[in-house]
Amino acid sequence: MPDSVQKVMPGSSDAARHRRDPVLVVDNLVVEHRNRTTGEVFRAVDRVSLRIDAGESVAVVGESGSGKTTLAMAATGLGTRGEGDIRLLGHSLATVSRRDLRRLRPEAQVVFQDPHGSLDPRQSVRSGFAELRGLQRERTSWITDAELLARVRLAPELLDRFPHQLSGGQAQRVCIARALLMRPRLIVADEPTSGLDVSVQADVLNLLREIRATTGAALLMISHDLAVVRSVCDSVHVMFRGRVVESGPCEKVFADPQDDYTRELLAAMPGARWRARR
Ligand SMILES: Nc1ncnc2c1ncn2[C@@H]1O[C@H](COP(=O)(O)OP(=O)(O)OP(=O)(O)O)[C@@H](O)[C@H]1O
Repeated sequence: MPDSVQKVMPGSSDAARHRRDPVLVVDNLVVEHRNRTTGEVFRAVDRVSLRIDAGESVAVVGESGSGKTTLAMAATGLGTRGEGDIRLLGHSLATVSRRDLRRLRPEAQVVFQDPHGSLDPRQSVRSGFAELRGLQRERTSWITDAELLARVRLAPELLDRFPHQLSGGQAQRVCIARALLMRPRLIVADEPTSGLDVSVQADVLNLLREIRATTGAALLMISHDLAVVRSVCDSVHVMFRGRVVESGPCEKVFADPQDDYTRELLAAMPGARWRARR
């Protein structure tokens, strides 16, 4: 196994050792889709570059349709790959061997917006974990099911529940636990709280923050909610029509936006209120 794909035990000193290694480097990525109505091809992601180091928390914000999810899926090798270079833990997704790709895949885990839609309705929490363990025996042997649930602040009794017996917040915690089981070096959270009651949104964000701190995993947060981004991320890329129009530390971009679109976004988004509170 290449050095860069070696294991990092959550909470271990390895987490600190890997800080500042690039986990994900996206260079000049272009992803095209075909418009379903007109049939025209358009650039959903247009020459986007970004880098996420170990332990870093980076946000991609923009209004609906700006290309955030397409970028995240391409960057983790799950969606249309497109053109340009994507390096996950130093391996170019364009040239990596199938064998190394199989080893790399678990290193990037995605948590989606709709937790119930992400879980198999016919599987209990326990059997869902068992299926993942069957796919990656060595990788997942570091923790028991009950300990895993404890990491996401869920009681062990929930192991025998089915998705429809879980609240939205509990289901999202199960999704996060499933990601955590793989000991990923990168967690992509695509609008992880958008589908949840306001009362549990903060808990889920706290959990993501905690996981990042204890495991050293990098976090790529996709969101349209600036308040969410502000509470979790160090830096932000603002996307507009497939392009990154502004990037920088959250504090700087939100307090002193340079791009007109960023300014509009700040004015239109509920999270913009935070500027007034400062
Ligand atoms: N598989 C696909 N085929 C065709 N068009 C697509 C496909 N996936 C996304 N699109 C289109 O590409 C554009 C970017 O979509 P994307 O989902 O990446 O944006 P987004 O910023 O994540 O938006 P949202 O927050 O609504 O998910 C949109 O116009 C969308 O309709």
